[in-house]
Amino acid sequence: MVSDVNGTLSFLGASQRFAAASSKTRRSRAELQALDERELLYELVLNICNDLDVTSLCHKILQNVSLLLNADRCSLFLLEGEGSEEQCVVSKLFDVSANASLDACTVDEVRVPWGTGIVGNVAQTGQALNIPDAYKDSRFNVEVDLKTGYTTRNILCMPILDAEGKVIGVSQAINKISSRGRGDEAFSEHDEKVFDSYLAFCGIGLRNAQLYERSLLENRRNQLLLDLARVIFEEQSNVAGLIHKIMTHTQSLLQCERCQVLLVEDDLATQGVFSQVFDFGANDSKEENGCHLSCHPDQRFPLNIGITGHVAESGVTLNIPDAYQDDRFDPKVDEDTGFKTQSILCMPIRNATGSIIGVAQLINKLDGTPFNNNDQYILEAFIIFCGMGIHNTQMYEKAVKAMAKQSIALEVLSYHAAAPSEEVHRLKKMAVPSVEHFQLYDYKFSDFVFDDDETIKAGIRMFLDLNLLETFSIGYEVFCRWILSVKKNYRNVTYHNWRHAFNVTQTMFVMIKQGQLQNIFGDEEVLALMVACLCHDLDHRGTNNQFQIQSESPLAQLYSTSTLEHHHFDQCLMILNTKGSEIFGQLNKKQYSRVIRILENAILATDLALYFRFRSEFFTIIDSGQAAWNTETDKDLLRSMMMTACDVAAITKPWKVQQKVANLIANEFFEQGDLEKHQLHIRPIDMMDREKKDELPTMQVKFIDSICMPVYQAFARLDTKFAPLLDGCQSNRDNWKRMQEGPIKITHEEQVRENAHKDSQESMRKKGSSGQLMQWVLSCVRKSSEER
Ligand SMILES: Nc1nc2c(ncn2[C@@H]2O[C@H](COP(=O)(O)O)[C@@H](O)[C@H]2O)c(=O)[nH]1
Ligand SMILES: [Zn+2]
Repeated sequence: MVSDVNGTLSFLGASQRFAAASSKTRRSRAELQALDERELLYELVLNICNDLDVTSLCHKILQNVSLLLNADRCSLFLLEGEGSEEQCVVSKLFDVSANASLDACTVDEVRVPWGTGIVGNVAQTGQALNIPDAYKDSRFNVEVDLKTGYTTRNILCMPILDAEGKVIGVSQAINKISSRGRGDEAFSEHDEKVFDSYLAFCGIGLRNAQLYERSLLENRRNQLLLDLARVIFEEQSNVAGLIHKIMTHTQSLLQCERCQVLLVEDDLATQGVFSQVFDFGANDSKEENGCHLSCHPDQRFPLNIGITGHVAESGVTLNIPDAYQDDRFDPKVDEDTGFKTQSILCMPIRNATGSIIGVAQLINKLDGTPFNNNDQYILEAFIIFCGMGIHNTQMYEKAVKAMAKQSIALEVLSYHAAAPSEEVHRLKKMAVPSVEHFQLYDYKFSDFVFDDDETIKAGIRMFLDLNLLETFSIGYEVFCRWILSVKKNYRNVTYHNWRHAFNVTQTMFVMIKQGQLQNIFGDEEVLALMVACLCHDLDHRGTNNQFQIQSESPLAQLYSTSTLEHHHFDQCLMILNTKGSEIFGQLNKKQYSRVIRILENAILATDLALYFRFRSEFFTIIDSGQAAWNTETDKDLLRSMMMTACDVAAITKPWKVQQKVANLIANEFFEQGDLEKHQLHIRPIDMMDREKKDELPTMQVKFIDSICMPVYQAFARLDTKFAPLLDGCQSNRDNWKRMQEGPIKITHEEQVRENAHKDSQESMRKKGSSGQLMQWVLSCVRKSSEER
C-alpha cells in the first residue's frame, strides 16, 4: 500500500511504490558533507527531482533536510481535505533521521488540526517557526515526547509551497546537532534560508509526485470500475450473486473489515423496510459457493433505524470516524456479535431514475484509520455501477417471475378456456345436418333462424364438407372440443360475438365453394382460412383498437398496432394448444408452421387499417388480369382481401338481415361511445354517439362506399361467381340511401323475393328436424367407422 492524493494509505502496489525512485546512486554522507553548500544543495535537489513516488520522495526529502541542516530528526506533513471543514495536515513520515531506512520510518498517522500546535500553525499562516526552546513554546505538544521518550529541544518548522505559493505541507527539523558537540545549539537564520531554498524545490517535486500518483490512482480506479462493470453486466440473473461480487470488489478495493448492502423493499404493501441484508467480512471466502455472505431475506427491519436507516431515508452519505460518538449509531448491533464498530462509511444506492433502492455500508478500515475523501470518492463511483447492476438484475428477476406468473395464468386460462367434457360428449353424439339443410352454399345465408347448437353443427358441417377432418387426421372429439372452446371464448357482446364469427366463416365457406378456390388454395390454406374466420374476433370486448389505446388497456401496451387482432390470434393459439383441442396435432412440422403463418396473416388482415394499406395492390393485379395465383405473394393478398370481404359480409345480406346486423353494430358502437363519455371523458365520434343514431343510414352509405363496395367490385371482376356479394351490397346501399330520405317502402317484388327466401330457410330447418332419424343413422355409421 502507498499514499494517495490526500497522503493516506491507499492501494497502489509495492512495485509501483519504488518504480519511480531515482536510479541515480546517492553519494555517501561523508562525500556529501565534503561539498560546499551550493554544491550540496544542487546534489540534494538532483536526488529528489526524478522521484514520483510520494512516500519515497518524502523519505528522501527528510533525509536530505537532516543532512542539510544537521538536524537529528525530521518530519513531514501533507495537507489533507483542502478547503473543507476537515482540513488538516497529516504526518507522512515522522521523526526521520539522516540514516533511517524508509521501512523503519513508517509510523502511525498523526493528524494535526488546522491552526493547532506548531505544525498546524505553520500550515495555517504559511510562515516559518524557528523555536530555540520547544518546552517554552505554548504551541508545543509534549505528548509526543512523553509517548516516544525523546526530548525535543529546538524546532525549525517550515511550510512546503507549490509553484503557485499554496501551502501543500509542512516540514519540521528537530534538534540541531551542534558542530561543537554541545547540545544547546538552535537552528540559525542561515538554516532557515537553506531550508527555505531546499523546500522550494521539494514543493514542486512533491506536487508533481502527487499529480502523478493521482493519475495512477485514477487509472487504477478506472480499471477497477471497468472490472466491476464487467462483473455487473456478466451477472444479471441473480441479485445475491451480483451483490456478492460487488462486495468482494468493494472490500478488496477499500480494505475494510465489513461491507454490507441493504436493499429497500419495493413492494408497495411492505414498503418502509429493508428486505434483504448482505454482510461480507474481510475474512469471508471470495467464492460465492462457500462464502460467508449472509443474506437474511426474512429479517426485514424498518428503514428509519440506525445509520443505514438515516441514509436510506435522507439520501445523504454519512462518513463517521467514531460510531460510538454518533447518536444515530445503535451499539446493540455490536452486542450480540462481539464485533467492535469503529468507523462507518454509509451511502445510498440509487437506480437509474434516482430512487433509493438500497444502502451500502463499509465498516472499519483495516489500517484503523477513518474513511477519507478518497474512499468516499471511490465508493461513490462504485455505487453508481452497483445501482445500475442491482436495478437491472432486480428487473430481470421480476421479468422471470412475471413470465412464470404468466405461464401459470395461461395454464389456468387454458383449463377454463376448454369446453367441459360433458358438452363435448353431448355434441359428439349429435347428428350433424347437411350443407343443404343449413343452406350453407347460399350467399344469403343467415344464422338468425338457428339456435347455438345448430350454429356449432353448421360449423362442423362446413369443415366436414371441405374434408378437412379427414385430410388432417383431426379426431372428431378433438374437433368438437375445439369448436366448442372457440365459441366459449367469444364474449357475450352485442356484435363481435360467436354469431359474427360463425357468419364470417360461412361467407368464407361459400366463397371457397362457389368460387372454386380449392383450385387455387391447397388444403393447408383452406384449413387456415376457415380456422382464421372462426377465431378472428376471439375475446373481443365490444370496443375497438382506438379505445384500447385511449384507455391505455394492457392489450394496447402489449401491441401498439393491430392491437385486438394480435390478441385474437394469441387466443386462437391458446385454444389450439389446449389439451384435447389440438386440431393441428397431426400436422407435420412444416405443415404446422405454414398453417400458423397463414392463420396469423389472415387474422391480422381483419384490421381495416391493413385492408386500406394493401387493397390498391390487390385492385391493380385484378384489373391488370396479371394475378399469379400460384405465387405466395398474390395468394397472400387474395386471402387477406377475402378476410375483409367475409368480415363485413353482413352488408351483402338480404335487407332485413342487414338492418338487424347494422343495428347490432350500431348498438355496440354506442356502448363504446358511452364508455368514452363516462369513463374516458372524451367525446365519441358521431358513429359511436347514440345521440346521432338517426344518422345510421348516412353512416352505412359511407361505410359501404369507402370499405365494402371497392372490395366486392374487385371480387366480382375477379370472378362472376362472387357477384352476389356485390349485388347484395349494392341493393343495401340503395336501401340505406333511400332511408336517408325517409322510412323505406319495400316494393312488392322485393317483398315476394324476401318471403320466398325466408320460407325456404324455414322449410329446410323443419326438414332437418323431421329428418333427424336419418341424421342419427348417419352419425351412427360415422361413429362406428371412427371407432374402427
Ligand atoms: N359502420 C359500419 N361498420 C361496420 C359494419 N360492418 C362491419 N363494420 C366494421 O368493420 C370492421 C370489421 O372488423 P371486425 O374484425 O372487428 O369485425 C369493424 O370495425 C366493424 O365494426 C357496418 O355495417 N357499418
Ligand atoms: Zn369480425
